[in-house]
Amino acid sequence: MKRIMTVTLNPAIDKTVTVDQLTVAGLNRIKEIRVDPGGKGINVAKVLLQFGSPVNAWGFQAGMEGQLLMQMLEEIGIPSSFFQTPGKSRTNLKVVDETTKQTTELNEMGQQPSDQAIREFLEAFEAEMKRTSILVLGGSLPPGLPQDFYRTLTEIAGKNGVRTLLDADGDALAAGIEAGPYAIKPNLHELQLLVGQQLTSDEAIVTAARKLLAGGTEYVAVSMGAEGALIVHREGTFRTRPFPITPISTVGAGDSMVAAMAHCMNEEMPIEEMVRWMTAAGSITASKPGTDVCTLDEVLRKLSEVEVTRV
Ligand SMILES: Nc1ncnc2c1ncn2[C@@H]1O[C@H](COP(=O)(O)OP(=O)(O)OP(=O)(O)O)[C@@H](O)[C@H]1O
Ligand SMILES: O=P(O)(O)OC[C@@]1(O)O[C@H](CO)[C@@H](O)[C@@H]1O
Repeated sequence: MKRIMTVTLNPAIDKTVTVDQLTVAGLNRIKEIRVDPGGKGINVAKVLLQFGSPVNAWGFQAGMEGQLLMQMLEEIGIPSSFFQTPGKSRTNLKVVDETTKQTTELNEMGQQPSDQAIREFLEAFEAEMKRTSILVLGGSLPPGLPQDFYRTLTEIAGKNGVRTLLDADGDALAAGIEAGPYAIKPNLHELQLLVGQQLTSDEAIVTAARKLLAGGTEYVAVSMGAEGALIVHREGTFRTRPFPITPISTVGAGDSMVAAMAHCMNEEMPIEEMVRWMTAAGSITASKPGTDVCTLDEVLRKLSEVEVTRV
């Protein structure tokens, strides 16, 4: 079976700190600290490894922080190809407020890749398409990369018969969509920014999402946190609602959803089943600390508790 490639152009060390109650402009004492390898594509790869899907994580890495990231990926057992560039990979700070159960994220801009690293990446990326079935593009672009970089990668994938799942926001998402990625997974906020309007009902969300089903785009999966998701496909729309959880850190919930989508597509599962996996995976990850992710057993046990309706 061909592999799923995840691309994290702007990876991060995720440092998650827990405080009793976050006080802005005050002193906050940290109760717990944990460190995880992060960045959307890396989180997707972590979940795919749990699911037993063949995966290869690609991206850029720099400096001591990049080395640490590579070491963490190796320890977890994720096969990876990260192109080295001068500087240092970023550290993203996630502050979990135990009282409100809310997480505040402070993400660095990231390290600009050198021209040489970009050239090497693109050359190897094109060659790797032969061994790839699905490409997952996730997260922000680091400084210095053109805003249409995801469009470029999606086009290369398309020419090689590889289906692209794009999970980005802002200009990178807008430009990437032009190449017709097979699926996109905006959260509601990202979708609203993309279409330039507030979407206050399921009907409005579905109408906006349907307009994006153009070119090669067959799926628009709109995630809505505790409310679940609307997965819009050419042949029908599915509304999912998760089982109740106690959210611990929602960081990586969206990535788990994308991973489940990639896994189910690679296994050619029916859509009805795929939307269940997506929701269960996201919700289980949201109930775990830091950027820890769902396991296969946990997802299988909860599948039947996801509410799925055809819209
Ligand atoms: N509080 C919650 N309770 C239950 N399920 C949740 C909760 N938060 C997230 N989820 C699950 O995870 C999925 C994705 O969550 P969300 O919409 O927050 O994605 P996201 O904004 O892309 O996340 P992130 O960028 O933090 O990874 C949801 O559709 C839902 O299934
Ligand atoms: O700054 P970006 O690239 O948009 O998002 C990066 C990030 O917040 O996304 C992941 C969760 O989805 C984290 O592991 C990581 O820190």
